[in-house]
Amino acid sequence: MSAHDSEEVRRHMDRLAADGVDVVRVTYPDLIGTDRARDVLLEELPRACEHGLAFCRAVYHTSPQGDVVPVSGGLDAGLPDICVRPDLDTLVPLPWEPGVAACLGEVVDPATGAPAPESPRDLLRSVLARCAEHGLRPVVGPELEYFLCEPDGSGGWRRYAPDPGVVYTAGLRADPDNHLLRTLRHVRDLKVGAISGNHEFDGGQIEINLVHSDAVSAADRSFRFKAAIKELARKEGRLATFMAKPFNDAGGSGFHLHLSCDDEEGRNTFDDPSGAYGLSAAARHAVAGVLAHAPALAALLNPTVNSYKRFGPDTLAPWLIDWGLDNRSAMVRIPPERGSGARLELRLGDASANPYLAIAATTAAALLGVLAGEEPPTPLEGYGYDTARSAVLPQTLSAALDALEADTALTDLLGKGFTTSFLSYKRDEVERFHRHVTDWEFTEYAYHL
Ligand SMILES: NC(=O)CC[C@H](N)C(=O)O
Repeated sequence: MSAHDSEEVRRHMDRLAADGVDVVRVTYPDLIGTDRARDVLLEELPRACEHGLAFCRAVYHTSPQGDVVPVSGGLDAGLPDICVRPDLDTLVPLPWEPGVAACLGEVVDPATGAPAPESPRDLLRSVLARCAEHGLRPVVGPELEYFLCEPDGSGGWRRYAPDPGVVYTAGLRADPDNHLLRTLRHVRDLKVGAISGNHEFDGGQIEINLVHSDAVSAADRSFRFKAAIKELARKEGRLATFMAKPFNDAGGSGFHLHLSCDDEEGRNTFDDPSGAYGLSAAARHAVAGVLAHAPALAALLNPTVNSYKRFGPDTLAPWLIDWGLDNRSAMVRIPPERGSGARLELRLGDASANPYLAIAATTAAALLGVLAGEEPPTPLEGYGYDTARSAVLPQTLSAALDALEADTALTDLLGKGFTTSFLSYKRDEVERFHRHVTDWEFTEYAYHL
């Protein structure tokens, strides 16, 4: 079962022991991108590598009730096991937890050892294999925003340092406790490719940029980054959230993805000084693919009922399905760099997306665009929220899930097993949301009706 032979495991163990590590945290992303994990004593690592770690095959939502949500082959099959195999090539000491090293886990079917259909890492690999068949090697640069919250003194959470006018600042004005400096140094030591960090548009909102790389590494690093940020905030008695739109009086948090494709020699295939807009045909076709599949992409890049509250005119989050040259109001922005930096920036995703699914879906849509060979419409100029010009993105998760189900070209690339599980989990979420009576309803109706 182990991808590592016993000698390799022994070598890793010797190195870990020499570094004072006695526990290995094996973490895997579930379908919705939550980090599920088990702490394994170092002496038990050979057994974990040989047999894998058993988890029950289900997706849990993270409400206070912590209910199990049915996914096909999960609850309906009596909650059988999935098996999680440590990937020792991803081992890294946890900078803030002496004696603990962390690695990622591969989710496999215990009977066959084959990737489980809801393993987001394998789903991404399978899309990348299809890209490789066409000579494309996606390069991805992730940007994640989050809100930091602190206890409000009455059991809830309020935004940390909610002062206005802090966008693009660093330092004590917006961060009286130096959270960002501390966090940046820790995530650097976690080796997730952090570059820089700053305060974002809203008080308490922070962005940390990660370096670009091949798509699996970009997804691994985004996933580990999110888990680290949440853990580090907990260490400070705070809550970091990657929820799309946590506050009514603030904007949302994006997960912008920069995408280009290298050829087999490592040259950026999106650059062409003689092409329209200085972009190659492949780049323009990729833009057309992302636009064509945008309603279905929303289901994976904006995967919660809350995600759709981030969209809107005048928000810096997109609202319409369009593209523009260095235009931040467009869903697809082409940054001004060309040459090796030629790329598209998809601004659709919000920070709640599972990075593996978001990157898999985006590269799949770009590949479909390259295969279809269509040109995008003329790019947007100026104000990007004019509904007379472009179609509006889905306005609810339910509409996006329907668009995903209808987009068979995309779901063929993502796989049937995954699509069925994802739709069933997410439709259950929509259903739970519709049944839930909110504070807004009480305020709106209870006094007058
Ligand atoms: N700096 C920015 O571009 C803001 C992005 C915005 N917060 C979003 O949700 O996408």
